[in-house]
Amino acid sequence: MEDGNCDTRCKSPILSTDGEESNEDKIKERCWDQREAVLGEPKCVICGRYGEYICDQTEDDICSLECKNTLLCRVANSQKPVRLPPAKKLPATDECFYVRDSDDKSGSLSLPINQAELLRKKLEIHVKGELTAAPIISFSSSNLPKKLLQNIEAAGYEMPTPVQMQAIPAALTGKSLLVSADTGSGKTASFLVPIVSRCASVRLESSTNQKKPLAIILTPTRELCIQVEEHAKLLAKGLPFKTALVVGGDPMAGQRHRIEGGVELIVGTPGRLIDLLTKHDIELDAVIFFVLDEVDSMLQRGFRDQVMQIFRALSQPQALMYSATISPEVEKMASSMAKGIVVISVGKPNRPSKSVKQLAIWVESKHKKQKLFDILMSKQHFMPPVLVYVGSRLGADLLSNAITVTTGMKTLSIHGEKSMKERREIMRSFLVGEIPVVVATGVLGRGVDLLGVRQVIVFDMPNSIKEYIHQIGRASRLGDEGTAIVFLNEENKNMFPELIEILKSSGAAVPRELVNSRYAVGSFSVGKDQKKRKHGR
Ligand SMILES: Nc1ncnc2c1ncn2[C@@H]1O[C@H](COP(=O)(O)OP(=O)(O)OP(=O)(O)O)[C@@H](O)[C@H]1O
Repeated sequence: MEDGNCDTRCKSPILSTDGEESNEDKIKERCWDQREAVLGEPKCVICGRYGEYICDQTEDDICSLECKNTLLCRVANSQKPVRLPPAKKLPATDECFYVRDSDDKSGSLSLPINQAELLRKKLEIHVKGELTAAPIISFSSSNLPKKLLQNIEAAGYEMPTPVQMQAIPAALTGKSLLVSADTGSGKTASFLVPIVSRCASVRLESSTNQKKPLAIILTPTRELCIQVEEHAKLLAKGLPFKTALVVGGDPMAGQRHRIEGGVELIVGTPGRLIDLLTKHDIELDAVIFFVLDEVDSMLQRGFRDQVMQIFRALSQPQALMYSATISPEVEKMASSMAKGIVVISVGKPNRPSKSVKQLAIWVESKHKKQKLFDILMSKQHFMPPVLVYVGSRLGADLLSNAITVTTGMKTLSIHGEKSMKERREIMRSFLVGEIPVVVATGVLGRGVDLLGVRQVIVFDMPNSIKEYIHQIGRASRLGDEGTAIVFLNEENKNMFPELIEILKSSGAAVPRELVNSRYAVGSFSVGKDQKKRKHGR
């Protein structure tokens, strides 16, 4: 549906704010023309009456033109900064970026084999498995729909990032992929671009009116689902490509209604999608793409059974699996899910982004709060907006209150016990700069693109080094420099060997207490100091 129109999910085909569309007489003009919603029906996001229509620009449920206008005003006034980021310039440091394209028979442009190899080597792109697709050096070399190219340009993406260079053409060949690349390196668009391109083409070529979902993207958190869906909408603007967000906390009736009205993409968390599948008849037999974002987290115990249940309901879709951290075990599981999977990795796997400067500080537990207050009140060290990670929901609430009381700064907490509405509002005010500090649990640990955040404080070390890599990754997007301050003490002893390895390989200083700890021994990359200690025994 084009801009300015409002798509309806049931009866009235078009709703327009300017009233020029032919079916305008069927559309409720004013909010009070609309009836109240009965149980299970979608509700207008503005007034709560029956949400008979879907707003084409925000994809929200609305009851009338009046509420659409109110909604669009609100979006214009408040939500702009939460949308996709402005253009980010990629560092054009490599002469390979300027290698000229050459034509191939398919209409897309690809590099000759030797140049493709050279480019992969220079950008540290590693490919395992059978893959004919060479990396692309511009989005226009991939034979994408014109509208999609315009949307990519409008998002400010001048050239593909290394992971996009290889993953986009690879996904377009129909291969299943397991992809790993640094946090903040543009992985999301590297699966969304091929999905939007392919699904829009399928719809345009289809002769039926049936609009069963063509792609499913699963992520571990609601926040990440919301962002991925927003990103998809932006890339798909003006194309026959509708999305449905399927996450807990939002009413299920509206989500079901939306899917039944016809969508191309479902973005969701596994639990809610299973709820929908088991309670209602949602047909997934047309799904051609199955994406697991943050695949290592999605295939962990807790999620794995639900993910597999959904996967089994599909008929052998192309699987695209992504994360900044991938273990051999995940690789094995991924390979068993899809035949002929191609493994693409960019840079060194399971490493923190080089753009995040890590500052590890040894602080005893009882002094952690004071240390945090000192940092937040220091002109030199405090770089808002700041994200503080803690280990529990209660801890998040208590610490955010303590920060407000001690420093006078408005601080909020975000965790899984808060309602979707609250979480959305906190995210919005954090990203527009209304709140300088947010204290979060792991719900904000992975995948979320926190524009403007350049400082992360890991107050409580997470349970695994992988989660740590994801958490500190929030401090940098696409090569912008960020800082992660990490509090450590003997309570984190289980992670000392890995942590020393990570800090050393990133060029970060290792606190003396950590090096000298008896729990540091066993590090798989034993440093000189530790070797001496070992021999000295
Ligand atoms: N080609 C591009 N040019 C400029 N900006 C881009 C490009 N591709 C993506 N971006 C922007 O880079 C930022 C990081 O991208 P994204 O969130 O997809 O990273 P990611 O690799 O998924 O990170 P994480 O592992 O933390 O989830 C986003 O703000 C995105 O809009």
